[in-house]
Amino acid sequence: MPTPHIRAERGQIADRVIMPGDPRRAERIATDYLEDAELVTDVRGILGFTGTWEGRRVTAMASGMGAPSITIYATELAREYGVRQIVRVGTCGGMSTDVAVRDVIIATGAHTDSTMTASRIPGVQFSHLADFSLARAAVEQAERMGGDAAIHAGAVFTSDHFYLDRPALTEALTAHGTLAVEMEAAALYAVGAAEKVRTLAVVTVSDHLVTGESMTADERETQFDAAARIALAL
Ligand SMILES: O=P(O)(O)O[C@H]1O[C@H](CO)[C@@H](O)[C@H]1O
Ligand SMILES: O=c1cc[nH]c(=O)[nH]1
Repeated sequence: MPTPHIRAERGQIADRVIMPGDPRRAERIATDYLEDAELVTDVRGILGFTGTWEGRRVTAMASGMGAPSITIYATELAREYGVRQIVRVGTCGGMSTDVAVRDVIIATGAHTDSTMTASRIPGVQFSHLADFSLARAAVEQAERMGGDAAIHAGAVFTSDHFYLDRPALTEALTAHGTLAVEMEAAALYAVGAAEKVRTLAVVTVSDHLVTGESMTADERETQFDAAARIALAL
């Protein structure tokens, strides 16, 4: 097995990867969108499938939840499998009242309370940025697609916490333009910078910290069509 966490042989993973947090969403992307999808890894239940989308080879593989988990998978994909592009397709909690449940956010940057980047470059407040050409292409693709989902481009907050109520932090971050909270984008962007991989997160708002609006667990698994179609087109 080439890595401790990925069972695929070299060559079984495409050079571009669509990466949801949830393994069942990876499976759904493979089933609903990819042609000739083949399961290439299932270590620890983190499923990865390789197939084609509109004639181009692509792998849909889960990241698990949180900065450490996506850092492991993204690093191994870059170093051991030659992956050059990773697009996270995730869910997030709306923070700004400019966004609503079911909206899609193209995360051009990610603030974080995770210490993972701080320990890469001690003493520096690193800027976690999406690859510019990918972000631009994602916005253009969203404009071409049209459709019902409102699309936003801007900063998200990558948190180590799912269950920690911090209304003052939410208020301060939204006052500084932050749209939503999720748990992986900043770590993915740090791997992108370190490993010279193009990275982007396209996240669907599944619940809202301020309005209290929320999707059901089933909707969280299924309501990501716009984000998936944007990511697959890149
Ligand atoms: O739906 P995914 O992609 O897992 O993303 C969000 O959902 C998880 C928390 O429920 C975290 O991973 C967060 O980033
Ligand atoms: O990380 C996440 C994802 C969805 N909703 C949240 O509040 N946080």
